Amino acid sequence: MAENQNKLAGSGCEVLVPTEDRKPLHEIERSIIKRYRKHIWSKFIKAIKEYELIQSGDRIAVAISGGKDSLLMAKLFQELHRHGNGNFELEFIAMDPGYHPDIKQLLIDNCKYLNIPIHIFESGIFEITSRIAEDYPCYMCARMRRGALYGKAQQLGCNKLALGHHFNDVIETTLLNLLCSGNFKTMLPKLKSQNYEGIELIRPLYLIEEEYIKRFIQYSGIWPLNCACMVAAKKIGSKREEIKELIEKLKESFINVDLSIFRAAQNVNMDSILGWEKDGKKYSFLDFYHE
Ligand SMILES: Nc1ncnc2c1ncn2[C@@H]1O[C@H](COP(=O)(O)OP(=O)(O)OP(=O)(O)O)[C@@H](O)[C@H]1O
Repeated sequence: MAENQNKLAGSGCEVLVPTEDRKPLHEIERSIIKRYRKHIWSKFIKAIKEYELIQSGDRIAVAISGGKDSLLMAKLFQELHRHGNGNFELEFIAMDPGYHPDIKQLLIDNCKYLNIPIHIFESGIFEITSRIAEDYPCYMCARMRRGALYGKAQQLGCNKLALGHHFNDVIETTLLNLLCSGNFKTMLPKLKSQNYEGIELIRPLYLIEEEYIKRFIQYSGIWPLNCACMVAAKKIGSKREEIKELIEKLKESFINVDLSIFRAAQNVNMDSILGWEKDGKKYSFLDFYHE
């Protein structure tokens, strides 16, 4: 199994392997609210409250790629439904972009074991991106994937689409934009879709550090899908991976540097910036200088 997994992962991907035998489901579920209460469960609840991610009557499509983040997200939602105020409904959706059959089977088996009732639907995205976007497959794939997920959520009558982006994704995006695109833009905990009316995207793992997601998965003994990309994984070195390494290096010299990057997006001082963009319109500090 381990050898097979490694063959299927792209060479640029970090491969997460469990360190323990697969635990019974009830132990995995219990660990979320006991063993990982502080670093996972409480952070999940905090993000939901702080950013008002769930309202009574919501019908939430939880997007499952089969990777570590979205598997945890599914279990967190189920636990919340069970232990908290269950005044919302859940649908679990998994888009098959053209996975290798072994990868797809792993996704199905994991969800079955974890009691996550998924709707799998085909999109053919790998084939399309490799044919029409040979030079920029990741950009194209990400856009098409988002569209496919919104479409499915809408079809199932959902008003929210939950994605498994976590704290490290957020700070890496902030730094990636700053260092590579020359702008200051972070990933938000929720946003309204421009193209799919009535659907909001939510990111309930926003405050959870990746390190604890890895620990949870390793403890559970689940083999997540690591890198199921069949198009770009072996061709493109990821800038995001470099940023991840850079943050790790910075941590050696700057205490809480990850938190500082996160907080920078909460503490933007509008009196000390040169220019900004709002609703597609650009502004300069000079526009307001003589007011
Ligand atoms: N094929 C898919 N089907 C359903 N949801 C998906 C799919 N691919 C990605 N997603 C959703 O988008 C989120 C971000 O995707 P990305 O590829 O960046 O994943 P990731 O950071 O590797 O997370 P994960 O560990 O969940 O795969 C995922 O956590 C999941 O919620």
